[in-house]
Amino acid sequence: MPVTDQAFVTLGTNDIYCQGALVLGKSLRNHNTSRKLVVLITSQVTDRMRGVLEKVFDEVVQVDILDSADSVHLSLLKRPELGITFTKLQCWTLTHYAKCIYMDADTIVLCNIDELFDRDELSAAPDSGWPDCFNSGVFVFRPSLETFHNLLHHAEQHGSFDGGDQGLLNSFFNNWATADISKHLPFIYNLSISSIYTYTPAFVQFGSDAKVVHFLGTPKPWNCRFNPQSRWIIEDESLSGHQHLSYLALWWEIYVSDVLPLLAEQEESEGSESHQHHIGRIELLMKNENPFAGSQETPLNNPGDELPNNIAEQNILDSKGHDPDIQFASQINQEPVSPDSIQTPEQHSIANRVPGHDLQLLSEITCDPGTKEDNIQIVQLAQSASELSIHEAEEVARGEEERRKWEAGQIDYMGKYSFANIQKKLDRFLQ
Ligand SMILES: O=c1ccn([C@@H]2O[C@H](COP(=O)(O)OP(=O)(O)O[C@H]3O[C@H](CO)[C@@H](O)[C@H](O)[C@H]3O)[C@@H](O)[C@H]2O)c(=O)[nH]1
Ligand SMILES: [Mn+2]
Repeated sequence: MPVTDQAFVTLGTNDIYCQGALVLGKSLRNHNTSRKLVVLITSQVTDRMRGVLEKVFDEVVQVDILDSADSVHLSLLKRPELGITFTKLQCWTLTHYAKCIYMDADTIVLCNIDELFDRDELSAAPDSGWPDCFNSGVFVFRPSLETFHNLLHHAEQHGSFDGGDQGLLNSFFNNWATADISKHLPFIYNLSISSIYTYTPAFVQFGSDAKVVHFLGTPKPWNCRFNPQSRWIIEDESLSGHQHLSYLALWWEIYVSDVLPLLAEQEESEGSESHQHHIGRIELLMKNENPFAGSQETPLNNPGDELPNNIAEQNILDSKGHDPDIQFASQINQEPVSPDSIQTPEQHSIANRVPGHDLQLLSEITCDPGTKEDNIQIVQLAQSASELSIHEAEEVARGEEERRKWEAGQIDYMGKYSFANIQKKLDRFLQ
């Protein structure tokens, strides 16, 4: 039976974090939650992204960024870096719900966790860095304007010992560690991926019981590159030594199968006038090399072999669908372009081939969002790519400006296109 006075709540202050919120929302839906889903957003979130959020969440609630613009809480002015995560506190204003569970946009659920609604405020799991503190990425709370104002007052008086909401919430609910053991959520309700490598044996022993994965710290899943063919994360320096790649791959699986179709659908329903809006950017790279030969994609072996079976099985590598003849890179963005403009591999290789290498770096195809077929094509294209990555919308604008300059012969040979940078890029692709 649906429960209407309880909700899962998350926060996305911009389109990039909203992609995380969408994946979380879909993971909750996929595991048949009976509770409402709410996302808090700010005015920075584009209308187009709001449209997509509305397809997944029961409520999309716009809140203010708690920062210098908040005249009532001017003391926060001195700590502008607190603004964004303090925005989270506004979850206490959702007083039309009796009880809620807040979850960061960088979390996903692996199963139904509705039983958490049996707990009371403030229930949370220990932080892996300092277990006498709770992690504020997942917590049970009771919306109340009184609590909200007390929290703001506390922030004005004491600030936050870590500069974010977690420090503030821990000093506000300061008896969490000792008062009531039922408010200590088991760690499996907020498995921070860092604990996988700080205490691997415990992860091997208990990891298969995990219910919520939290991509705490960096990199976030949307900063990673994913190969939908191998269903695996493409590693770079920032990931070296990371042992949680199967969870990152799982995030991307949900993104490709459940979120990408919604993004494409939204483009279709809005038509081409709305192209000033961005939903981030989806960048697809296709290379004609074997996706595994010489790449840093690490199959599930050391220490992936140790990952819980339920996760490992979802990421068995195969090269199904890989076409060695395809050699072009593509990028889907907000530009309206007809399918006719999709360049053939030959055209691409002439325009973009790196001399001496059977590989080209990046070029662009865009799809006309006007018809259903084209949008199906966007999703199919993404699924058949060898690399997906998400970038900030500003980068698109910057990229367009760069392309204009490039075409006008004003090439930044001293900066971005310096020999050292090009070599770095080549090394990344060729190793
Ligand atoms: O630009 C931003 C930054 C954050 N968020 C939201 O705020 C959450 C917290 O930020 P996150 O980047 O996930 O922080 P963590 O890496 O998880 O770091 C820790 O420290 C943060 C600050 O105290 C706490 O908010 C987190 O819960 C805690 O896990 C995100 O998940 C989003 O929901 C945004 O919407 N936009
Ligand atoms: Mn987080």
